[in-house]
Amino acid sequence: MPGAIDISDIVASSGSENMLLMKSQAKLYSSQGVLTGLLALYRDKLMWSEISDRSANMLTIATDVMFGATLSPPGKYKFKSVEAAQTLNREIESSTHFTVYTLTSRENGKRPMCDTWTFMVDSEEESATWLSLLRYAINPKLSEREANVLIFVNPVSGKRKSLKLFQTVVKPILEIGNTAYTLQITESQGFAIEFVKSQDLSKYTAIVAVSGDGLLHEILNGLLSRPDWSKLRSMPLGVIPTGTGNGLAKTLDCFWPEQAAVSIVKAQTRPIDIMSTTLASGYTEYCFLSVTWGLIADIDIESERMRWAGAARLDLYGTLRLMNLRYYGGRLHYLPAAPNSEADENTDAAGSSRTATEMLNSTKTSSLAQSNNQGADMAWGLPAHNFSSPLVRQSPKPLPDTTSPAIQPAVTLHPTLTAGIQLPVKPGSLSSRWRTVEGPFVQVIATNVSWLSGDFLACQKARISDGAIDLVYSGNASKWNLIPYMAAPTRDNYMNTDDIAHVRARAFILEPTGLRTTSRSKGSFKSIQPSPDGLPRPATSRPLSMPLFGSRRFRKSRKSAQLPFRKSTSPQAPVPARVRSQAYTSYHQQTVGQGSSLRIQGLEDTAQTNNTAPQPPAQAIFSVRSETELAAAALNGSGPESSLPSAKAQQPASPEQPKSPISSSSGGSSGPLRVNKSMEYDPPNSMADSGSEGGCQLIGDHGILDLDGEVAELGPIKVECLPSLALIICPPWLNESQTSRVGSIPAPKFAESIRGTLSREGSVLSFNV
Ligand SMILES: Nc1ncnc2c1ncn2[C@@H]1O[C@H](COP(=O)(O)OP(=O)(O)OP(=O)(O)O)[C@@H](O)[C@H]1O
Repeated sequence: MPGAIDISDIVASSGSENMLLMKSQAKLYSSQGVLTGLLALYRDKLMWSEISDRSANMLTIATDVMFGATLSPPGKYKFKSVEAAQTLNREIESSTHFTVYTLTSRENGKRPMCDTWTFMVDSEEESATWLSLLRYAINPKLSEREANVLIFVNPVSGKRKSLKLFQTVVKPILEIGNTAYTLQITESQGFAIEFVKSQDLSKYTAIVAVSGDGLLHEILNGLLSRPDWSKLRSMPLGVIPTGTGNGLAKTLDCFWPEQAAVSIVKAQTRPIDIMSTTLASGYTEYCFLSVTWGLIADIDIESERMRWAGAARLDLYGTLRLMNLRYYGGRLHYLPAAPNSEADENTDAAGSSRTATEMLNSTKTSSLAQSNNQGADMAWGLPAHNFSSPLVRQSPKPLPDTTSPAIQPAVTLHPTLTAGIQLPVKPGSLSSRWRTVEGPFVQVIATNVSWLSGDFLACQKARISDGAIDLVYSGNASKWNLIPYMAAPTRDNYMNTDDIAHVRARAFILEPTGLRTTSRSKGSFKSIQPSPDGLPRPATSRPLSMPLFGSRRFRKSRKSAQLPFRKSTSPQAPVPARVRSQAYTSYHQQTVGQGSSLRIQGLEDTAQTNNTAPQPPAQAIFSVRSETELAAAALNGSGPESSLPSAKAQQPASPEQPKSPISSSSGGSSGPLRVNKSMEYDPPNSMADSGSEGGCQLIGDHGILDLDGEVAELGPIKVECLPSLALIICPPWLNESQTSRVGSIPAPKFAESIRGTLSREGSVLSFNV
């Protein structure tokens, strides 16, 4: 009987890619009409061949691009002939039809296209078998365990369209793809991290963020701060891009929400390296994207005030910053992931220090050798990372020092993972395997991904799971030379030229020392100091006060309103400062509960700039105290400063300290030029009224100041690569072209159903009437 299933065609798993799972005679309903032919499902493709007396049409659909199969009606078709529509309506009443859904990419980054292909077979039983086989072909893992994806939606990402996109694009795809989910709409900044930290996650098969990269960053950090983090390493993480930058999604070729949703249905994963980023205070965060210093960080952070311009803010502000280029003094120490080249190795004495320009010249010839030597880490004697050992350690328990007696592990304030590289506390104690590049720098980009945002290809060679951090830095480049680089769609052409260097590293330390806004060769570096008042100021009004260091994934909410800080008039007692010669900024975040008032105390460094040599500014120390604590302190007669560590509190203030124009008071101090300050934050009434939580940033007692975009901490930043630490959901077509996976049917004339016999010769199927 035509169309009968020969169950022997359903072959059990044989390991063969092209294994034939099922074939039937079937009618295809398309906009051209109803065509009859033979349908065959292989592991990697669905083939349908139509034979009529006039033409033979062939349709091939790769299982990669299929994301669902249903028995439900196919939806609205625009049939060319009334006859075809009538036939369809008649036949569709029976449940012998099924629909296959596909998503195919289009050229030039156009929105991918969703198509439906409806087939009809002879019996209900047969169509049910088709359905289960098609679902198996779409996601073989689905049968192993029912999906239950935890989905966070950040309603304020990007242009605030996440919820709408979820409802209109993502939800239908998940439903068609038979993927169950649990929805959590984030209520505030920090919501996801708290949820992930505290909830039982065993019932979820994956965690997905419908957001930009920032929310995924929260989720990752929440997971890695759990005591059972090692079990959760295999929890797949995904992102459906609805944010501003969407660098990870772009790197994964999932830039459209529908593409990302399809890859979640298909649940295909690959490992991703994570960067562990440790501040001088020991505070550690993990990021999967990039850490930037200088130009790119400036653009990223300072353009926050132009959010109204959407993604164009980066271009607009980028042009502005490029025209007023800043040069940052500092040193970049890095542990190479692979030897640069023989020549480089011979001439580059261990631990030697070279200028950025000299390094640029040497790396020009070495990048090829480097790329050919990927994975040669052990040649440098690095201990292999071992994630099977208990890696969660609490401060201040040190890890054994394996690289140099002089090197001490950083004291951490929260559990730290390490790949086994001991990052020195003092860059002077670097082991011989480290290399140093002397500034000045225009920028340093440390990236794990190729795309930092949808339109910024930072490093084409970067791979998310190669165990290395790609460092791209510009030394003393002029703005004229950087213009073509910044404007180029593919920046790799400029790598290892006189202006842009690229090296691969396992770990690096950035040691900022100063900032110069004048021309690249003239003028000395101004010493770096935190913003005197900790308040955001327009870039034009604070060109020298705040170096900007931004980890794109050390991301706070940009959506919270400008925080209404105000100066306190209460005098503050002097607080000592640890003297450091470096500063950088980064992000940290915490939410202040509804109706609470947060008082922020800080010690600022107001060291005078020196025209001849960089001056070491003092370490900024900040603390957060609740109103209750402050009230208790007031009752006890102790000032707000009394809660600060006693060693710090004993330090007398410098009498020479100049008054900050903004700070409320200045105490005497023997240390270099310090001013205390106090500010208060009252959540806007609207937040308290609405019952939502106000987004206020933490002023941590570990020296990070983050006030709506401005963050300061003094000291070097240390970053190491934790290879293959997490799993990321990625599309199956990641390294392949998704186009031409669906062969289009040439517009046929509406054909009557024709029945015949099928024969097959090699890969050629023929149908004889
Ligand atoms: N309901 C909320 N209100 C305010 N902020 C939120 C809320 N939910 C999440 N956030 C914060 O918003 C921050 C930024 O979000 P997200 O990364 O999704 O968007 P984006 O910044 O526009 O995109 P990208 O990071 O790709 O540039 C996150 O750090 C997160 O903590």
